[in-house]
Amino acid sequence: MSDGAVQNLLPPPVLLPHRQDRHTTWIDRVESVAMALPARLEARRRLWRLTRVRDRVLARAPDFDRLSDAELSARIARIRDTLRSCGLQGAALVDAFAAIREQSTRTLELRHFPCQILGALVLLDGQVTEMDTGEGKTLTATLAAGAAAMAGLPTHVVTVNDYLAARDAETLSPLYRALGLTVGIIRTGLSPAQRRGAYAADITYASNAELAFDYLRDRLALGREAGNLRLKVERLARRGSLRGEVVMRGLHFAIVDEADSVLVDEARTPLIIATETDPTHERTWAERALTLADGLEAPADYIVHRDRRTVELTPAGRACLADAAEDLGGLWESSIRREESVRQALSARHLFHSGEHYILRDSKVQIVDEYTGRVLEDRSWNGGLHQLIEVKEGVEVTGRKHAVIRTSYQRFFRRYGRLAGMTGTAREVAGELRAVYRLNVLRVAPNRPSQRQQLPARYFATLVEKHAAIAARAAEMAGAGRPVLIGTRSVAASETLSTVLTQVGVPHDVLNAESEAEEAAIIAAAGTAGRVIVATNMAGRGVDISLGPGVEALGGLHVILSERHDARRIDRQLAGRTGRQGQRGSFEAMLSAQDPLLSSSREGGPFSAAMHRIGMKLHPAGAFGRAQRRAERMHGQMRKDLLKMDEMTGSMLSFTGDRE
Ligand SMILES: Nc1ncnc2c1ncn2[C@@H]1O[C@H](COP(=O)(O)OP(=O)(O)OP(=O)(O)O)[C@@H](O)[C@H]1O
Repeated sequence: MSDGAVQNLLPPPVLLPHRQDRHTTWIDRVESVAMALPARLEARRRLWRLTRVRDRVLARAPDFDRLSDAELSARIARIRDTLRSCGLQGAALVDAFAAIREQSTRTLELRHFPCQILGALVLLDGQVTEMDTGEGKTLTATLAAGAAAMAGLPTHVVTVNDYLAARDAETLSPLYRALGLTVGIIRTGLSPAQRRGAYAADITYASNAELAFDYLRDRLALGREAGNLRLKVERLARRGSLRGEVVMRGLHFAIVDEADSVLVDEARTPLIIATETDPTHERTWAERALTLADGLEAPADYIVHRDRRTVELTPAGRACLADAAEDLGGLWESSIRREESVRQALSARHLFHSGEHYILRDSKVQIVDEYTGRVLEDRSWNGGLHQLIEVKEGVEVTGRKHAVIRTSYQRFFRRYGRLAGMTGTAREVAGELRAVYRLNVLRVAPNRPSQRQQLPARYFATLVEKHAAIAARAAEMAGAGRPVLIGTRSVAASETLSTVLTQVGVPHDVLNAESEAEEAAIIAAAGTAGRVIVATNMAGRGVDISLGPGVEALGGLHVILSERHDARRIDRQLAGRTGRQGQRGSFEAMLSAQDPLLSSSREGGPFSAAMHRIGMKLHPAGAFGRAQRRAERMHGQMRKDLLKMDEMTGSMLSFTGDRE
C-alpha cells in the first residue's frame, strides 16, 4: 500500500501516549450532515483503493503456500523487521497479510476469505468496517492486529465483555504465537501486576469497560493535572518512578469489535472512579423520600412519563410535599432538594422494575444492561436512585458514589492514536460515528450470499396470545429437529416465556443474567437438533451458534424475536445469529399490541392513544416502526446531550482536575 492509504503507525516514545481530546462542536455535527454525501464518495474511493491492495495480497498467496513451516517462520521474522523499520505500508504490508493468512491456514485451519482481507485493510486504515453478522469479524481482526503488532504498535482488540475477550484471545493465540507475537487477556479481578503483564503483550484483548477503567486508574496514578499531563509523564518516565504504578502502555491502536454497541450505545454510560458516602445516612434519606412519595397520588400529585423516563410533580404535589415535610428539618426544608429526592423516589417506585432494569443477586441490586442483557458489575445508579431501589427491595443499603475521576467512552476512545471498528450493524449510526469519532463506515460485501429466510412478522392482540403462539411455534420447529432461539428484552420476559414453555411441555434452556455461569455451555449446545433456548440479549451480538450434525439440512437455526428493541440494530443482531457464513436459517418476529415498546411510546394523552389504537389495527408493522424510530431519536438526543454536558462540565472541572 505505497498508495499511502495506511500510514506508518509506530508509536512516539513517551510513557502513556494518547491523542489530545477535542470537543464535538455544532460545526462537527453540521459538517457530518453536510459532508455525508462527499464522505460516502470518499469512502467508496478508499474502498476501491483498498480492494487493489487486497488483490495484491491474494496474488502473493502462491509464494507463501509453498514455503515449509521453518521457511515461513523465517520469512515472518524478516517481514517483522521490515515493518518495524519502514512502517505499515507498501510491499511489507502486503507480505505481512499474506504471511498471516498462510499461518492461519496452518495453525487454525481457517483461511481468510477475500472479504476478510478487505475488512482488515479497512481496520488498518482507521475506519469502521461493516460486515454482515457471522461473516467472521473475529478472524478478520487477526490480519489487522497481527500486522500492526508485528510493526511494533501496541494493539488493543476491544470486545463487549470478558467472555468474548477470553474466547477470542484463546482461540487465536496459536496463530499469534506462530507470528512471534504475545497475547494478553484482561479480565475482571486481575491484580495490577497481572494487568501490566497483559498490557505489555503485543496484542491485548479486553472489554471496553476494563480498558477504560485501567486508563482512568493510570491517570489517577499519574496525578490529576490534566493540562500538564504529557510533560509530567515524560519527566516522570525519565526518572522511571511511575513504572511501578501505571499498567498500560498508552492508547495507540484499538480495534473495536461491535463498534456500534461500544462507541454509540455504551457512550451514554459515564465512567467514574468514586469514593462512597455513609450508608446509614443514605438509608435514612431514602426511607424518608419513599415515605413522602408514597403519600402522593397520581395523576393529581405527579405524572409518570414512561417514554422519557421522568416523573413530574404537579403544583398540588409540591404543596402536599411542603405540608408533609414541615417538621422534618434538614435537607427537607429546601424545596429543591426535597422535590428532587421525592422525584427520584417516585422513579424508583414506578420506572425501575426488578427482572427488567435490575435483578436481586446475593442480596444486592445489580443493574442489567438492556442492550446486552448482562449484569453490569459494580455499577450503580446515581443521584440516590440506587439507594432508593435498595430500600424499596429491602436489601442492605450501600453508600452513594462520589466521583474522584470520570470520563465517558466517547472521550476515552477518541484518545486512541488510531481507532478502528467492526460490526454487522453500523449504517444507522454512520452519521454519529463520523461526527463524534471522525470514523467512516465502509461496507464490505459478504463472502457468500445470505440464505437467511425472513418470515413475515405476526401480530397478536395480547401478551398471553403471543406467548402461546411462540410456544406452539417453538414446539413445531423443535419437533421438526431444528434448534430454536427465542430472543426477549428482559430477564422477566425470558422467565415468563420459560414458564409458558414448561406449561406446554417444551424442554428448553434459559440464558439470562441469572444463568450467566452456564453461558458457555448453553451456547455450545444451542445449535443441536431440537434444542430450544429462551434468551435475553446475552445471546445477541458476538455469539456464534455452531449447528449440530444434520441441522442445516433441516433448515438450520430458527430465531424468534419476541419483542422489538428500541434500536433496529439490536433486532438485526438477533436475526444475525442464524444464516451465518451463507448457511440456511430463518427468522421471524412475533409481537403483540401490549409490548413494552408500544406502551412506553404511547404516552402523551388520549388523542395519541386513540390514534395508536387505530394505527395498530390498520398497520401494525407501521406502529412498531414508528415507535422504534421515535425511541432511536430519543436515545440519539440523550447521547448528544450527555456529550455536550460532559464536555461542558469537563471544561469547568479541568481546573480542579476532576475530569481525566
Ligand atoms: N475464513 C473462514 N473460513 C471458515 N470459517 C470461518 C472463516 N471465518 C470465520 N469463520 C467461521 O464463521 C463463524 C462466525 O464467525 P464470527 O463469530 O467471528 O462472526 P462475526 O462476524 O463476529 O459475527 P457477529 O457479527 O455475530 O459477531 C465462526 O464459526 C468462524 O469460525
